[in-house]
Amino acid sequence: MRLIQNMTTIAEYAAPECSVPNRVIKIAVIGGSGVGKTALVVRFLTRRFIGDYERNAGNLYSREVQVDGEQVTIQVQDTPGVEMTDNSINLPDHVTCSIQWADAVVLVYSTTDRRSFDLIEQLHQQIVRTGGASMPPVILLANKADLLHLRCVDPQQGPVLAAALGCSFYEVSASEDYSQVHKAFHRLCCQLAKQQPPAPAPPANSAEKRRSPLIPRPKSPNMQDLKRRFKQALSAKVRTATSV
Ligand SMILES: Nc1nc2c(ncn2[C@@H]2O[C@H](COP(=O)(O)OP(=O)(O)OP(=O)(O)O)[C@@H](O)[C@H]2O)c(=O)[nH]1
Repeated sequence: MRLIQNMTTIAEYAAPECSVPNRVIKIAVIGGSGVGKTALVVRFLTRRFIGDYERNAGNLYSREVQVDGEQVTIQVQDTPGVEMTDNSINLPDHVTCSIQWADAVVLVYSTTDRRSFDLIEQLHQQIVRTGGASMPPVILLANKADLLHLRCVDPQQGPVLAAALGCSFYEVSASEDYSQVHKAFHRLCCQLAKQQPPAPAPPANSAEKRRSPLIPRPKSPNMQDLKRRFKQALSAKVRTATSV
């Protein structure tokens, strides 16, 4: 629990409040239990791999990153592991809500867990059903590539499944290889940033805009103005005096 709290703090610290809102990219990470969802999210956002995590109840992480030269806020929703029972999946409400909320979905299985691989097709169907016409982009990650001796999903099976589902595929290791994890998430962020319109530009001078009343404030007279008015008044007085 302590670890999770610390990491949430890191995430909150990494996304301070800012007067000009960034563009926000929302990603949901979904997959079977123990496939390394939390490890991948934390690795991407903090570069660190921490071996032991609490069973995940669904933490939201947030961080500001540069995507194609633009500062964007990435929100990553880690979700509870999905279980398979009697060939059907038991999808927690949290997972369904996360799919609805997300701009993109990262599907994860572990190369050491055949059941987690078998889940992927059904999870993808669920995304298609939930997304409807606005189906979010999906990428497929095969995690724990470092555990070669425990592998039980063939290296070719991941790319074949990804091609059938129409999504990009990455074989990664949250524990051993930051660069591949970063590449997968970063490419997805770039794809989303291209699809979404940029955040509206702030007014040229927002403080001035806030101050400006409905009726324009009269300009304060400058010295030349005052002299001119003084001369006008003086000559009017002289005219009145000579005419009396
Ligand atoms: N060797 C190795 N272990 C990993 C890797 N990724 C995660 N693990 C380990 O796998 C275990 C489960 O990782 P988590 O990140 O908690 O997995 P999860 O999918 O979030 O788990 P749930 O929240 O229970 O569904 C932990 O002991 C991690 O240290 C990896 O790439 N390689």
